[in-house]
Amino acid sequence: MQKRVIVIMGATGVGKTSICSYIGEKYNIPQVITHTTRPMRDGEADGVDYYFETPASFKEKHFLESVSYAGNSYGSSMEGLKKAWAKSDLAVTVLDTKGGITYKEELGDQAWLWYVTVSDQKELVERLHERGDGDVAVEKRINSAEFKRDLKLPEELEGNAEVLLNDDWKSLKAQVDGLINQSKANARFS
Ligand SMILES: Nc1ncnc2c1ncn2[C@@H]1O[C@H](COP(=O)(O)OP(=O)(O)OP(=O)(O)O)[C@@H](O)[C@H]1O
Ligand SMILES: Nc1nc2c(ncn2[C@@H]2O[C@H](COP(=O)(O)O)[C@@H](O)[C@H]2O)c(=O)[nH]1
Repeated sequence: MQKRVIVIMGATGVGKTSICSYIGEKYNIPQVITHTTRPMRDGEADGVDYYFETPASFKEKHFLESVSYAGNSYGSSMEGLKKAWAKSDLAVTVLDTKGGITYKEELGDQAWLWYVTVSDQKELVERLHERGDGDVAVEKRINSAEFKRDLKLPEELEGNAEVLLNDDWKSLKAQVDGLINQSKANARFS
């Protein structure tokens, strides 16, 4: 079977990480762990949620792509992707839309793009506060150019991405289950 990676994108707070955990637990799909210089949040662990880097250690890595997001650096490597593919033909990662565009260019059909959205953007700020993000961090993030950009699927990805609506967790899970089960059925008949 062709190896593929689900690339989950969308604005901050739409639920990308929650979806990644859900499909990891329910379908045993391994997560590609990426690298960041941002401070760890409560409950996060190094090597599990991210490889947490200093600016100096970040610079030493060889990335497939790297971006700046709300003042911090993020990067993903081919090595990380291959590690996940060694466990399963289908892996999952969480990227901003700029990273999604690079994955599409570099990996073609091996990048299965999922773009997550909500009907009411005000909901996102509430979710960040509920997650425990401090006021300063939330303000910085929602005022960033990257946040505003990721509120919309980029033109380059139009027609190339699955669009999921996460207004309600139960309905979101049904959309995710539908996509995964359809992909399993396609794999059986290919
Ligand atoms: N449908 C939903 N209804 C209510 N809360 C939700 C829903 N989906 C996710 N959440 C909650 O919203 C918060 C943000 O979710 P999550 O961390 O998955 O978002 P994210 O897109 O990964 O954000 P970021 O890009 O900032 O890391 C979490 O506390 C999560 O539990
Ligand atoms: N292009 C990349 N984007 C990445 C990578 N790792 C995470 N991300 C995205 O950054 C923002 C902020 O993440 P957060 O954990 O601080 O909320 C979010 O959109 C992630 O999807 C990466 O390696 N490359």
